[in-house]
Amino acid sequence: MPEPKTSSYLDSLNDVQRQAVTTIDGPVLVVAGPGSGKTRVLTFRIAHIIEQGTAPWEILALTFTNKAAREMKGRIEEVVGKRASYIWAGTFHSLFARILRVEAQHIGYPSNFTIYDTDDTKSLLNSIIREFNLDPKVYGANAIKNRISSAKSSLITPKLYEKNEELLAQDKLANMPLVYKIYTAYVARCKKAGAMDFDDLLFRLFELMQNVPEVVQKYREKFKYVLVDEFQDTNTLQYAIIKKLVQYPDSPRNICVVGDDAQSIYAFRGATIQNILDFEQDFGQFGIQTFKLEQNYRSTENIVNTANAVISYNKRQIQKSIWSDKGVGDKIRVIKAVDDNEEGRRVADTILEQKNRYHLQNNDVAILYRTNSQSRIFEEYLRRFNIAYRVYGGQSFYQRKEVKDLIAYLRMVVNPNDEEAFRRSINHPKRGIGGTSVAKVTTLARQQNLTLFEALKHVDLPKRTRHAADGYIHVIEQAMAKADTANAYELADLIAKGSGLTDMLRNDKSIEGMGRLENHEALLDGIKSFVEDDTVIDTDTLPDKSLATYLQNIALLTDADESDSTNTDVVTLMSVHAAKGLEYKSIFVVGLEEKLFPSWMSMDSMEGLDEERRLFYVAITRAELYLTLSYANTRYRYGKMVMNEPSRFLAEVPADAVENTTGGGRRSNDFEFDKVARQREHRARVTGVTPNKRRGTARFAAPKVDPATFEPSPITEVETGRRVLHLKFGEGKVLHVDGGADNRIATIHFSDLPQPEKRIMLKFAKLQVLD
Ligand SMILES: Nc1ncnc2c1ncn2[C@@H]1O[C@H](COP(=O)(O)OP(=O)(O)OP(=O)(O)O)[C@@H](O)[C@H]1O
Ligand SMILES: [Mg+2]
Repeated sequence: MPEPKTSSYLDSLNDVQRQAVTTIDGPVLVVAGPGSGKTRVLTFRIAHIIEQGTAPWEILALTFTNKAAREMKGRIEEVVGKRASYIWAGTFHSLFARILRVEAQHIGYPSNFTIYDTDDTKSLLNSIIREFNLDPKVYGANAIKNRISSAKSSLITPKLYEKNEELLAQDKLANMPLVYKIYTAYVARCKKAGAMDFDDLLFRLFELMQNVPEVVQKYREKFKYVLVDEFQDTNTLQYAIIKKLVQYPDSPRNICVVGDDAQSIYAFRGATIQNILDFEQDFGQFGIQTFKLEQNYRSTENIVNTANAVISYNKRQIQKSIWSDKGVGDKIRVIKAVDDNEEGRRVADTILEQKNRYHLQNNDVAILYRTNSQSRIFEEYLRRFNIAYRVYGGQSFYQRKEVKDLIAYLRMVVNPNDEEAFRRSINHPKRGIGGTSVAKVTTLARQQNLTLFEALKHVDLPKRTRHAADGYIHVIEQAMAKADTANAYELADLIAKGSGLTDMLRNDKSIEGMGRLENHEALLDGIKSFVEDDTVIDTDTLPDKSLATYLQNIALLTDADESDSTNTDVVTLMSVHAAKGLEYKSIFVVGLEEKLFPSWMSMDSMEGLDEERRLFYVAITRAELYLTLSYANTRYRYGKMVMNEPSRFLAEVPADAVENTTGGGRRSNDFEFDKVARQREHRARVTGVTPNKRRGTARFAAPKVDPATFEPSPITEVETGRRVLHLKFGEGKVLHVDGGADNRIATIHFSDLPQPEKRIMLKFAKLQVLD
């Protein structure tokens, strides 16, 4: 007789995991280190809940990316079958947007509200700053966006902001005393435009639950089980909504959160480690059950021990022990490069070597960096070495200009009040409705309290401009008239042609123009496949192929959702932030230099450094078998050559876990603690004063040349035996010179380099002759 399904999935768990999976009633907390199976527990727990008779749509599972939710559903499907697709699983933002679509009218929003992305928000803020006649150099849109965002995350409305002495004082100090006015105008304008920004999706939902009891009641009854992955990164507002949903503190329902305080990496967005402690406290009175998972199933001992050692430098953490029985494994490799070019080349080289030696596929490998701009150099060498790769984040598809241009029109069709979409589309393609006309429209709109689209219909314009305006209005309204019956693709196709966008791109025969046309068509293809996709979303909403639903889906894609690289064999390049929760056989953590990782922005506070260290911890714990760390002595940043000291985190990697390479010029004890630096850091912890400059570990001495004072003069000749100073390689001695008059090449011995002899073309050389 075949084994019942139920036992087979429970058999693939260890004892504690199984308990966490089967304890489905009441509040449950799982705090455990990376790779210990937290996500696995959550997944099987949902399967178990369904097996025990709960309907899938009564389960709310909040994950870090939509992709993670899809993978989870896939796994659950193996146990419970197709029903799994009815689970409410996704990111906070996407699930809350779904609820808001249904309930928007309670808070004065249309159900077809637009979601403003970061660009829209900044563009709107800039128009408000201009309208208030404020100096955009003082009132930077970015800074204001961040202030508004953190106000919303702390439930501070414009009214409260205006009365909040502390915030007002901060704004004064930053020379921006009128932030509250901008905030007030911003909120009013978003509402008028029927638009919500990312923070609103949380803020408005909270507001809704606070003010409309029958709505909160409805969802309390609907969601019998609530589960949250990566709980350490939820912010106060998200936690507040969760509490409302589970009817805290009256009769808290079945809530299960899993997380790892040591992996909290979004403090800058308002997530705090405190969450986990709060949860334990808040639900303590309701018989919370806490499970600790200690076995790491992902990584070798070397990697686990390294991770443990690194994180031990952070003081504030929940004590956990974590071990692996996957064997000691390979040692950690460190690549020390002269410059970023060499770093790129050697990483690509090592990937080839690993692929051969360990029979790895491309998709077993990921390169992780601190900032997206670091990807370029690795892309270059991966291309040269013919290794297929994909970059997550950065300039993503939906952020490309031509893609946003078409989307702006589609947004107008769904919500003609959307002012940012209006601004983007009104004169693109160029139809002679320039800045002056738009200013007229804006003025009329403000005077008569109209939306821009309405104002365009009534504003007084010269005849030719009027004609163009009517053409624009016609394209939008023609599509609007069909919006109830036509699907997303039919409308997009109509708009692409009617607006003149397709023709404009077709007429551009330049290479870039062809690329733009390709993207434009790729977007249309994407919409077509959305329309043809026959998977069911949930029982509440029928398969919905409307333009509104399409736009909502793409508005909330996260970096990791976009490129679905699961079925293609590519090396993944992404930021450490985006790598959360993922695992790869081989991981490269690159750019391990002071001011880069840890980032210069976080180096002036202990909290900042601790967060960077947690980020490093997340990075190294993605590795299953092989971990490679790399850094460069010099690199170009913001157009300038800078010299870097090796990251302090390298010194925290235990020496015995590191490969002892020869020829690379380093020994395993290179990473021994720099005692002086460490003492300084210890002192800083005790005194609260952070050293703003830390000398690197002596053995990693970077070249001695300071680019700020280095003044190479072009030279055409140099004699054998001379001592010279090179910007990147430091001091050297000329061995001999050869080549024709125009192409003199010096062979120079640089004693600091692992391979000391370099051939240098004099006319391009960054050299100073010393004596
Ligand atoms: N009992 C087990 N038996 C076999 N494999 C397991 C077991 N538990 C977990 N794993 C595997 O170990 C790996 C790590 O698990 P998982 O991703 O759930 O860890 P996690 O705690 O969520 O990690 P992170 O903190 O990085 O998100 C996965 O490949 C998972 O399938
Ligand atoms: Mg996980």
